[in-house]
Amino acid sequence: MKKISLLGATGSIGTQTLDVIEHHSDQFVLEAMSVGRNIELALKQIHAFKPSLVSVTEEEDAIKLRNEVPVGVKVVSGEEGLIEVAAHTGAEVLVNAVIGSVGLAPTLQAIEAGKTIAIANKETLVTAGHIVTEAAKKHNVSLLPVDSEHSAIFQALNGESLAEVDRLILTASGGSFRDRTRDELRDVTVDEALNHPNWSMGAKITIDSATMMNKGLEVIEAHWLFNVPYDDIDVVLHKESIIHSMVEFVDRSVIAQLGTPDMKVPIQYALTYPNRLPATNSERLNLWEIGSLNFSKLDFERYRCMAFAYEAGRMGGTLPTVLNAANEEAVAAFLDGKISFLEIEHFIEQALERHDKINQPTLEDIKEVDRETRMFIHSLR
Ligand SMILES: NC(=O)C1=CN([C@@H]2O[C@H](COP(=O)(O)OP(=O)(O)OC[C@H]3O[C@@H](n4cnc5c(N)ncnc54)[C@H](OP(=O)(O)O)[C@@H]3O)[C@@H](O)[C@H]2O)C=CC1
Ligand SMILES: CC(=O)[C@@H](O)[C@H](O)COP(=O)(O)O
Ligand SMILES: [Mn+2]
Repeated sequence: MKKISLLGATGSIGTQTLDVIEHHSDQFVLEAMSVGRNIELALKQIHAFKPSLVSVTEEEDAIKLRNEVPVGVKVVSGEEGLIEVAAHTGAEVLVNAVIGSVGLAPTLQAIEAGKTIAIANKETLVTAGHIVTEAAKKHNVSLLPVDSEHSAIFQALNGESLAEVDRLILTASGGSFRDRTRDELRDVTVDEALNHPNWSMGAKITIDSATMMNKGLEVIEAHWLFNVPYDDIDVVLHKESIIHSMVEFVDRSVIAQLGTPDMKVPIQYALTYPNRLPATNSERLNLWEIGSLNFSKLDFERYRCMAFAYEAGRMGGTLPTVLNAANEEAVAAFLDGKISFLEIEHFIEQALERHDKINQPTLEDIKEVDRETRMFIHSLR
């Protein structure tokens, strides 16, 4: 039995992780989980999976939950609670499916505790990639990708030598506004932005897909996970999301990983690696039904967040932290109806331009820059 801790159990990745655990209940057991504020769903999950430790964001929710959980379930709260779940002694693998850079501290604690990390929470790698990867190396801990593109690359690299990789090619669906010009983005609504063509995901990442910041964050995530320079990471528009990403080797051979758009596949692979198990109700890929796959070049003028992300990644230091924190706050403001869609990238650009970069930032520097950037974006709203 593989014992699992799960951060973000009530989210899109979290619930699909529980589907995988349930489907393979002879292989996996949930030891600890965290949720944000969805206490109703959390309670159902606690009854179904019987973890011994549960964390919620607010202590007031913890107080309510303590009266309703079965005897023996410990309920904790706040950042300390997230950390307790992540580093839970009973678990060997942490699935980090929380949203945002709030995932950083628990990830570092789990690494120090020697857990294998199945990482969906890309913001953690973007905001502090050098710290997370150094800690993983120091503690001899594996960072297994859950993000579909990175899982594809990880699978394509299986048995290969990194020295023979020429470039990584990430695929991008183009998101909900891929058929619109920039002029047509001026008055788009939140509901339109949340209508992703291929994937059903949480709200924040769906908006990131629409601005293309998701792909920008993924370029930085790939840089840290696979130790590949930014010049050797390309992105191609591929509207079907069937090829999840590719690796081109020095001999010009390209290995791609394909499948129906279903996150249960990469989630399960991260849990079973280096082996595989039968699918958790994932559909077979029928290429004859799809007929054709399309590819086109990405226009950096149309998708300005891509340009910001490459620039921030290449410049390094605290710029990726600013990129991520500004994006998190601007997307939250858009979802709240406080700013327009195009203001998201406008705000991020301003945050990047005003920032005085710190090279080789410490964890304290990152926390401070993250906090300060969020305050700046608040002041613009
Ligand atoms: N969804 C997908 O298909 C994919 C997602 N990812 C990445 O996976 C991560 C999770 O995404 P997704 O599942 O879509 O997100 P969701 O918004 O669906 O879920 C987020 C989870 O985190 C919890 N949460 C939110 N804020 C906090 C907080 N401040 N403290 C503690 N917990 C919190 C939520 O709790 P609650 O709802 O109870 O408030 C929920 O359980 C992201 O980093 C995303 O980029 C990567 C590839 C694909
Ligand atoms: C499922 C997944 O991994 C998402 O990150 C997905 O990639 C979003 O799609 P696009 O960002 O390509 O629109
Ligand atoms: Mn992805």
